[in-house]
Amino acid sequence: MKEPIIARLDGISRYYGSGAGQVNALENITLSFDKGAMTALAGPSGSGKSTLLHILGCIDKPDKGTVLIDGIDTTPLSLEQLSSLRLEKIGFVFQSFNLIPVLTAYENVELPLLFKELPKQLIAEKVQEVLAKVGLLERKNHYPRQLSGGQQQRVAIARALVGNPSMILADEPTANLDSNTGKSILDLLFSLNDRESITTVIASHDPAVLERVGKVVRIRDGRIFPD
Ligand SMILES: Nc1ncnc2c1ncn2[C@@H]1O[C@H](COP(=O)(O)OP(=O)(O)OP(=O)(O)O)[C@@H](O)[C@H]1O
Repeated sequence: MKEPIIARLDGISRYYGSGAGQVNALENITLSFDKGAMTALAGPSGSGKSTLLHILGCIDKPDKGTVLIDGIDTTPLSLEQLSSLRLEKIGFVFQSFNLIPVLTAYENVELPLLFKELPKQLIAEKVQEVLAKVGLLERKNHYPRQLSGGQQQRVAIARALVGNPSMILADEPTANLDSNTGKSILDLLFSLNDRESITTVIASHDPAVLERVGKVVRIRDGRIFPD
């Protein structure tokens, strides 16, 4: 049986600027993401991968087209409603980890849950559970500067996981890591996808990513490029 679709982009275009300087970052993109699938968005620098990921993750809105997340049409939603939807359904992992330097690993992971009205005890259980999943429970009181790049990315993955998202979107998650560390981060994303069926979309031009994922969507100049 085919898996249900968790997200759908329909006729998406995104333009930056206007007039002669307008950049057509995405042009008429139609794509679906199956529940539980692992998909890579591949393409050279400037092809539109991050823009696509931001639109899929409701960080940005398209100029044309519709975005459906878990059956919800995001077109009429205000920025505030989009932000609640994001909190509820999407976890982000960035190339440069984006941890808050003055917060410990535990506090960085806890942060998204503080926007939800949850009992303190439940928050503590969830944070410890995801830190254990990424193998960093014993480093929970360390600050980002006291952690290696790979460990910081694990904290970022724990932060993305803590709200039980429907999808994890990772923008070049291995680009700032050496190849062994990058492989261990990929192993972690793959095992989460495998064990917990977390739908994962990775923007990357790393061949090590592309050869392992189930589906590669190739983008060039803002358009989907056939294989
Ligand atoms: N805020 C912005 N203002 C103007 N142009 C932008 C903006 N953000 C992106 N662009 C342009 O849109 C196009 C797509 O950019 P995007 O960052 O999505 O590409 P990318 O494939 O993720 O690149 P990279 O791999 O280098 O991160 C590029 O031409 C870029 O210069």
